[in-house]
Amino acid sequence: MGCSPSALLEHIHRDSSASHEKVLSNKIPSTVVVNLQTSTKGQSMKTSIHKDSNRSLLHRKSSLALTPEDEILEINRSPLEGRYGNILPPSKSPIKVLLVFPYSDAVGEVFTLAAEKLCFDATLICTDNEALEQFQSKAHDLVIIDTRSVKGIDFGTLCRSIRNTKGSQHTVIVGVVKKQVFEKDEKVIQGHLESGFNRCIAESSNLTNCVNELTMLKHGDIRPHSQHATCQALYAALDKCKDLVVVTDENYKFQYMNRACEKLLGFRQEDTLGKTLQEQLVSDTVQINTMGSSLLRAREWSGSLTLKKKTQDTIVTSCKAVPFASGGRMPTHFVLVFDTNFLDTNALSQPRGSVSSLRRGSAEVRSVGSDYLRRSSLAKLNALPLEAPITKILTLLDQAKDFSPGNAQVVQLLEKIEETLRTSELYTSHAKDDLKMRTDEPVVSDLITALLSKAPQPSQSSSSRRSSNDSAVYRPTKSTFFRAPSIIRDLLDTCLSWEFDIFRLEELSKKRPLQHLGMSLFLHFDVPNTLLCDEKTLFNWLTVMEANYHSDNSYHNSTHAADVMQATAGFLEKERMKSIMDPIDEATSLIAAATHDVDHPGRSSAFLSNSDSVLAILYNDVTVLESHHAALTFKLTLGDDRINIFKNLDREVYKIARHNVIDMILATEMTKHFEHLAKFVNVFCTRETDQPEGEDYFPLSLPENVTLVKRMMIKCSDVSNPTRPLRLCVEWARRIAEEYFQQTDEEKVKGLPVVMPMFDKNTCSIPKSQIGFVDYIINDMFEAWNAFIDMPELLTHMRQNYIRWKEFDEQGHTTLADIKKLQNTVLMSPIFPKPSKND
Ligand SMILES: Nc1ncnc2c1ncn2[C@@H]1O[C@@H]2COP(=O)(O)O[C@H]2[C@H]1O
Repeated sequence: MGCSPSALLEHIHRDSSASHEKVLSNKIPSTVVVNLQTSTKGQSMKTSIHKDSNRSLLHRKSSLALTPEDEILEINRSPLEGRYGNILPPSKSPIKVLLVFPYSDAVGEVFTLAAEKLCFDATLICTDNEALEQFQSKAHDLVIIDTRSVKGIDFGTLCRSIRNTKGSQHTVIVGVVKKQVFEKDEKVIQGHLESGFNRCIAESSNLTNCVNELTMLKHGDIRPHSQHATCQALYAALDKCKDLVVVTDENYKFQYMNRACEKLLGFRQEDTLGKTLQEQLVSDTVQINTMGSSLLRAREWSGSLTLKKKTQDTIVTSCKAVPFASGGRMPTHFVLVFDTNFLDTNALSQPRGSVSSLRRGSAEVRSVGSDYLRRSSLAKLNALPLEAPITKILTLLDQAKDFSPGNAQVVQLLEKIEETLRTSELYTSHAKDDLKMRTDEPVVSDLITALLSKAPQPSQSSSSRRSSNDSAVYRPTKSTFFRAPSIIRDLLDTCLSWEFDIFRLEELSKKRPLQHLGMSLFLHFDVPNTLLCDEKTLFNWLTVMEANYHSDNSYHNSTHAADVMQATAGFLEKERMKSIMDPIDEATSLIAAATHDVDHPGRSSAFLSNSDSVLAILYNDVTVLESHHAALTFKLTLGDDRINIFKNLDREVYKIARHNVIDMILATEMTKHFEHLAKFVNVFCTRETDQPEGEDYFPLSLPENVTLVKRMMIKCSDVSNPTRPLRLCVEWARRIAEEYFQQTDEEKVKGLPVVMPMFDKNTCSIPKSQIGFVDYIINDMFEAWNAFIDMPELLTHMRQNYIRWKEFDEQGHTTLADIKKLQNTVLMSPIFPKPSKND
């Protein structure tokens, strides 16, 4: 059975009282220290009884074996204070007590004296109006009302009035009754309780009696009330925080869910109480079992969990689960904190791997020194929401290693299995290896290899890998053939900057950015030498490729191709890339980037399939567009000697080049996004925490790993627009939205299924679409990529843009017209000022 938040609070309160007798310290070996410490309003009443330790052991009644703690007894009456000292009420302020006695007599006097003796802040009042006024201004912790006579004050009404005052639930109200009433009349006591009194005490004019009564009230009533108040403050904090927080009992039944959780998942707390995590929230059983095995061993667990929303949609989150034992050693509660894995803006200020380092949505954006960010990102990436079966298997193997620490052989075997599973082309390479082992017959080997390989596997040349200390600065290489106008040349001098203004190039080149930028980059990366190809052929090739982009597409035109090529060039300049990419890798990466969307119709593959297009029929609805881009690239290139940039290549090198280009273009297919990301993260981002500083732990040079890097590189280049400076980012978002809207319009006109109904020009919020795009696709991908390539500026722009999209959304700038208006006002300033005539 679940319980309500207040029931849970009661539970916590009961537990904290029950565990008062907690042994805390063993620092003073020869004394027994009994520490009676209260936390309520910080009243610290510490009574230290020092005894000879041998004597105290003699007095020990228990038959239990002695523990080291038996030697020193420091009994802390406030275990919560011990742990959460800062969140309890300020330690200096005394307990405020209101004494309401209509007549002055010995009983009222000794209560006042007793309160003073205990250093309470006492106020003595004789009328009910004054009492109420006092209470309303001071909100006392304790109110003692003389109820011995009905003549003096209407104590029932007074008590109810106090109870009607806001905040009085944390006040203890006590009625002083006549001794004989206390001893003989249950009904009077009952009536008092119904009026809102917490308890009654018998009149007494004995000072010790009164001191004892007040002391007991302090420990038994006031203190729990103030703990309760602190718990309420904690609930308020939980309800304000952005992480999703869930508390369950030891059977994973919900006990509490915070507002962020309710809001994101669409449940109300009441709907979930008493149901289990699996029933209500988490859909992946394997993960929940893994989590359970850690929690039951009282270990914290971090990992990814897929949460079900009320709408039955799912979202993937990273979760930190913490066991909590309210008594005894076994966990009684589990606290789950989910991060929906968006923005990691606090990464620098938080300890590595902490839940708070996974926080999203802070208003603060840091431009960061990369290393710490890279490392904390890696910690996060290990908990990425990547649910490939291989990820699960690797996690399970890790746990199996945990279970068999004493058995080196088992651990070694498990590590070998992990190593094998981490390779990207699982089936292909294993089959080949096995085959080599079992057969000497080349014909059988060829046959099986051909059958198992998805495409002809070229032999990889490794001879031409370069040293890694090349300059990252753009080296304008003089062309013997091509000379652009000076204004374009000036702009192209900045073409390796992440802030490069591609739209300015589009404008200056009269929509021929690919030709100009492509030529500059080919020269910078020495492509003519690599391909043994003259500049004229390269220039012709760029011209033809550019001509095969549809200039009337608002997004998928040659400016997008140039943009992707520019991003790829920026990545190729990074040290880590230089150390693994050979000249053919570089040249083919640039070629793939330039052609990756050639002849894009401005409609998605789904649209082409739905409309029975020639391309969808040709490619059987599978990877339609990307297959077309790759095929057309080669059809055009090989179809005319004047543009055949591969014509001088040796056949084997050509096969490598062709394989690279096709593989990279096909990797841009978004339906395989998580597969590519998972493979990349599995190989490059899973071992960081175990690895000694500075060691290169992944075998980068393995051809299959270089392939993973190249795929990730073109994918990141393809969708890099949210990580560009704001002005560029907004323009790309406008363009893609416009293209999506046109597709929706056409689908409606032609009566086709509407692939993205939300992209309706009349209703769509462009900022929201961008926020979602970053949340679900871009953020994790670029964190992983930055962890590898070390370009923190990508994340800085992404986070700044994200915050601006949120602002635009909140300010109601949602439609195409709104965005255009913003572009003509607040977003006017160019990234690079237009060069003046003197330049
Ligand atoms: N800023 C963006 N907002 C929404 N979708 C985008 C954005 N940038 C790229 N995309 C999508 O990501 C896809 C990547 O592959 P394509 O270029 O074929 O098509 C692209 C768009 O559909």
